[in-house]
Amino acid sequence: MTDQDRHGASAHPHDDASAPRAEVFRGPTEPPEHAVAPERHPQAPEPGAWLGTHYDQCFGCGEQRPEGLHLRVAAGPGVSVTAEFKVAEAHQGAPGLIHGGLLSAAFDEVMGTVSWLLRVPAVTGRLETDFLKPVPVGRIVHLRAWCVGQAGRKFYHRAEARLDGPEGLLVAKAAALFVGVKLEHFVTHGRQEDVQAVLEDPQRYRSLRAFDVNP
Ligand SMILES: CCCCCCCCCCCCCCCC(=O)SCCNC(=O)CCNC(=O)[C@H](O)C(C)(C)COP(=O)(O)OP(=O)(O)OC[C@H]1O[C@@H](n2cnc3c(N)ncnc32)[C@H](O)[C@@H]1OP(=O)(O)O
Repeated sequence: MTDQDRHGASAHPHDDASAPRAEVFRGPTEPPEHAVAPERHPQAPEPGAWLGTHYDQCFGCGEQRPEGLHLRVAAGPGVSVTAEFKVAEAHQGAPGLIHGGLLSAAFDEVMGTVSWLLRVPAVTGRLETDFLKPVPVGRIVHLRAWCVGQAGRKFYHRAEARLDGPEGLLVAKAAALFVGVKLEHFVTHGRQEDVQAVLEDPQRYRSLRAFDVNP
């Protein structure tokens, strides 16, 4: 099966057959056949434990971002996590409805937090979201994310969003490919004043310690 087959790119009526698809779509979010089952790190927090924020300025989980999502993520069984957030005024796209990009951001954050159970720092390479139902302001969005496979540095994640709780209406689902990186990724690419502020503050340094790595 080619990448083109997997994405169904050739089936799209507006598709440009001469476009360099391989450059646009670098790979699917389906684990390849040689992928292995992800392994929960032996020192991963117990199921039910709150994972805390990895950075107080993070839009997804940071406590210092008034307009952020303030996601509180808990470890789940296996290589999974759960989280909730309340859709706020600042999260609107259409009147009274969440902006789709912010729902994708919530998926990004919660799937990113799966890395804490694997103990591998990883960044999003590809993120796909299916928006199934509109999500009104004021409602609680319950998220669940889990890892379905690993192939070398590549981690294949899935996530779903439900209204009001784990058994609520399924409103969106997501698939993502995360790529494991060294901590130097953040130290090298981040704006230096922010990187230094983290490195110099023991409280904000805790996400680095969680990975047991000296940057
Ligand atoms: C002071 C410090 C504090 C730090 C404290 C730590 C805090 C920890 C914070 C976590 C934060 C979480 C927050 C939420 C998660 C984000 O939002 S992360 C932010 C959004 N993502 C990014 O910014 C990533 C930007 N992209 C990149 O940096 C690079 O493209 C990547 C993803 C690291 C890959 O680059 P690379 O390392 O050079 O690796 P590369 O060889 O290109 O790719 C590796 C493999 O992945 C595949 N791949 C890469 N990209 C793609 C793609 N888009 N589609 C398909 N396949 C792909 C490649 O084909 C390749 O496959 P193989 O050839 O091995 O089969």
